[in-house]
Amino acid sequence: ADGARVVVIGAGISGLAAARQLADRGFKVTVLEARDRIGGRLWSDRSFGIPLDLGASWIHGTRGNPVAQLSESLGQPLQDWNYEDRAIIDLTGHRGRLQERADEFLTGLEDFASQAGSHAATLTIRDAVSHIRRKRRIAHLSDAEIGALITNHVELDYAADSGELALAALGEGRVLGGPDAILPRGYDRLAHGLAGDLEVRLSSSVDGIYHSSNGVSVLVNGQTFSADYAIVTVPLGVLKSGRIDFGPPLPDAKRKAIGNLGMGVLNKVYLTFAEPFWEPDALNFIRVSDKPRQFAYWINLSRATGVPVLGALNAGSFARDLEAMDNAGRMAAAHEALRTMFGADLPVPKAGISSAWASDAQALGSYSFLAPGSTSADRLALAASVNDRVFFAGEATSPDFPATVHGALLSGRKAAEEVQALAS
Ligand SMILES: Cc1cc2nc3c(=O)[nH]c(=O)nc-3n(C[C@H](O)[C@H](O)[C@H](O)COP(=O)(O)OP(=O)(O)OC[C@H]3O[C@@H](n4cnc5c(N)ncnc54)[C@H](O)[C@@H]3O)c2cc1C
Repeated sequence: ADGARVVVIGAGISGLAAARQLADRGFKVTVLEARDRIGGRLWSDRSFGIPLDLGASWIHGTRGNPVAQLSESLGQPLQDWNYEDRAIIDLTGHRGRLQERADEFLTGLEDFASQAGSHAATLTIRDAVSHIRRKRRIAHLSDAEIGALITNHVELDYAADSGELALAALGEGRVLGGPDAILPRGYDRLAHGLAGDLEVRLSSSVDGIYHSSNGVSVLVNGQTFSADYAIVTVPLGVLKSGRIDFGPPLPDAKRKAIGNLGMGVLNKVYLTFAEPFWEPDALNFIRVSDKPRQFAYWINLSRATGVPVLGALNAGSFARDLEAMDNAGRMAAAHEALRTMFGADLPVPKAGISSAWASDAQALGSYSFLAPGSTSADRLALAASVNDRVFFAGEATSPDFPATVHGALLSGRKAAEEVQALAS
């Protein structure tokens, strides 16, 4: 590589994967990271003495998954996660029906999506649900049941309300086989393992990226940093905010893609207790209620951490509503939801923590989704390099595995390969 100099913007998994690969091949690599920590949307909080992941928790599909391979090479153990291992707590009086209905509902939705053809890009998932309800395909399901199915099978996956999601979001990307798994020692171990001895400058928020035929200048903390190539891995939310100045301005196709794609919100609230009051072996709890978006899905991390701890996942508009509260307010709301599930006389939690990804200035959301009018062509436009100087990576650039850790990791490696190809 003749010691070509590369600046990587962002020390999330995509930026670190790109930096690692280039450094290993003899490039001079500097990573500029705005936060005072690495990992980005891999963020394991240890304030209660156990790792609790406020960003990603799961490796989705461990078979052939580069994230599972990385975990293994770093000696990080995995724990399989079985979503079928669950208890459904139906507060609407139809105990046990939901399970049987899920397949019907999802098949109905998928059939409709495949018939919709090109309309799948402009219709929302909410439109599709009302359509199949009108056609009586799922007429026997109650509003609460449909709400629970949409939240648990769609909204929590894509981090957006069904009315924000293009129907095409359902079929986007590829799914890897094998069980899902969590990293009981914390997902951030992968970021630290990749970073190793890389030069990472923390608290270095990039304000401008300028390129010419000679190279790239990056404006950071009022100073200019020069390199031959830049790899930009900041989240889609940050690109949407326009906070980073690009000179020359980004090409139209890329600006359109940034506008078209949606940035979703998924937030977590964890509560720890002195003793478990739930079935200690059930991994997942589903709450079916007349407020289907609120606290519909809980995970039990007692087995993984050895501490009685439950976590709630909320997506879309309700995840945003929670961000308007402080941590104590979120804990109180979560505790109230648990009281509806496990009884009014629950012990108070010992402690709680929560995420607020939409208001996090270095993320401005959780992960990307296909909004009506966007297609995976937008992801390719986002991934495209500019004048062979400025390269792009990150989960939102991955048409195969958007919104995932492995998609981000692979996009970083791909950007590194593009730089290598030019410099060789
Ligand atoms: C709550 C939540 C749950 C999730 N669950 C899962 C899951 O279970 N499984 C899964 O596969 N995926 C999950 N994801 C998605 C996954 O976490 C992301 O796809 C992946 O971590 C993104 O990596 P990245 O490198 O693209 O971005 P990031 O990790 O966001 O890295 C980008 C980096 O850029 C930095 N940055 C931003 N602005 C600037 C600037 N101006 N200057 C310098 N640096 C800047 C940021 O601080 C950040 O460190 C989840 C995400 C969230 C938020």
